[in-house]
Amino acid sequence: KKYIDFRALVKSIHDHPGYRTLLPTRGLLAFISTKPIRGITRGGSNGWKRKYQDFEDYGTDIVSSISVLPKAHNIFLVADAAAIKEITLSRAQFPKPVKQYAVLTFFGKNIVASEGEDWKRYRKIAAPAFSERNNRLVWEETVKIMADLFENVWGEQKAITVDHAVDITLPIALLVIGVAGFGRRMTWQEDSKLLPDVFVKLVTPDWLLKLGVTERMKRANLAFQELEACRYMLEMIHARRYAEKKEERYDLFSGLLDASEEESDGQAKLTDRELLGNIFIFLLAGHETTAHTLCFTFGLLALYPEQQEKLYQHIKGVIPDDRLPTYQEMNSLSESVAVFYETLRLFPPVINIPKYAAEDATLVTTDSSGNKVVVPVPQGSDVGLSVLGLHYNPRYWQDPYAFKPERFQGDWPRDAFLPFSSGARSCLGRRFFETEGIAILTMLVSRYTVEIKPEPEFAGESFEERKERILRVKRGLTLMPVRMPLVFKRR
Ligand code: HEM
Repeated sequence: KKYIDFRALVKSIHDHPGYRTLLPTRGLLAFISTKPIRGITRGGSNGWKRKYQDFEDYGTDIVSSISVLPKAHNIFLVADAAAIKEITLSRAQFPKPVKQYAVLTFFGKNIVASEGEDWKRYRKIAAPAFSERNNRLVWEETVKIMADLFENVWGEQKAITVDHAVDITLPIALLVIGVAGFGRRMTWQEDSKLLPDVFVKLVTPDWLLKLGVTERMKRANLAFQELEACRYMLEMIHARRYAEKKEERYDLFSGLLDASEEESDGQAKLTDRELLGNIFIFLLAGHETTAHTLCFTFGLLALYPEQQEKLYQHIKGVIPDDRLPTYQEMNSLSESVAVFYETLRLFPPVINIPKYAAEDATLVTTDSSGNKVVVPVPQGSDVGLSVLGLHYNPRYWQDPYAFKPERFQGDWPRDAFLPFSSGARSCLGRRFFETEGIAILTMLVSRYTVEIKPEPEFAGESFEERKERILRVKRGLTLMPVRMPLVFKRR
């Protein structure tokens, strides 16, 4: 029976090239081996290592992966820019498989983990919160946070050495989302005192990683922390909603509350639980992705001092004196944007974006000889937008493994750049991140150089070895650096 189902599935996709394995690509069985074993498994957590390799091997930018157990199943992996555009523009035809996001819903339903009417309502309420006024707030508060770091934390020190740069980037991102996301201004000295400890702990990647593996068990253990954080957030909602004097506020939380209070048909647009779910998801989405991207950026600049110098000279060209950069100057800081985009191309926090075919469809790609290939996508097929495959696809990016921020100056293949997804379900916080990131990078690089921390045990390594060590990644909810030992030296 299994064999017949498998043959039928192969036939239904016209035997489109790709993996044919006994074991599935998701779930525990997928992790029996990290490497592919012909006919048995595609290899769990193999995506980072293979990048564009599967597409290269099978000679097509859409690869199928059919497995037999526990039941015949197919997933299409897509690294073709035009096909990805088609998929992300057809939200109804290729929706999100929300089941895969269940882990993100325990605080309440939210914009990231929903589809259909619920998602439409969340997006309509959430989108206005990411306003121009909010962006300006992000910029101004980020500049203050960085100035506070330099003056009151790093002070007179000539060099600041860290064993892992996330020890700096996670708190920066938390302080920014605290004030521009929740209207809670914190300083470096008091940082987590204003947010309860559990709340800070909740946004650490380890928690979600573990939760993902043994969901039910961890849920029970987390019940207490969840309650604490829930209580805290509900208090925040209550306090803000019933505050006597309503001030003008432009943080995301206030934006969400305002939009949600406009009643339609006598009903609040978001229940308290939905507010909670969405607030939590902003915190999660805005914290880890940002901190890890910043960390990779610093690591790359430390590895490529000539790129760092180029960035420094560009910043000095825009802001020649020691004053703080203004929001208006952000648009002139194109070199900072190029450095971030190149970092996000090489290390996209989300390496695969899942969709599925809600109805029978076809996708078009080309084979390695440039011939057009029409791929039948039967209803129910899983479709994975391979962000890594796309970002390392030599068809769009020359010398794809090299760090070359200059490729983002001038004309570049926009459809082949997917770190924030695209179409209706693209990242709402993209501008939030870019504003925050540019402010941080500009402030830091204009005052400090970033270098790799010298460690005697690695004294004899070659550049390639060092690069591999510094840029090692692990996968949690998003892609993260394993250990990035850096030194920030005052210029
Ligand atoms: C480097 C930074 C970031 C990256 C790479 C990133 C990436 C992404 C990606 C790939 C998605 C689509 C996920 C999917 O389809 O499953 C997404 C969605 C989303 N992101 Fe981000 N994100 C970043 C920063 C932020 C920030 C700072 C916020 C908020 C403060 C944010 C809020 C959101 C929201 C609300 C969605 C859901 C949009 C929807 O489904 O309608 N993101 N992000």
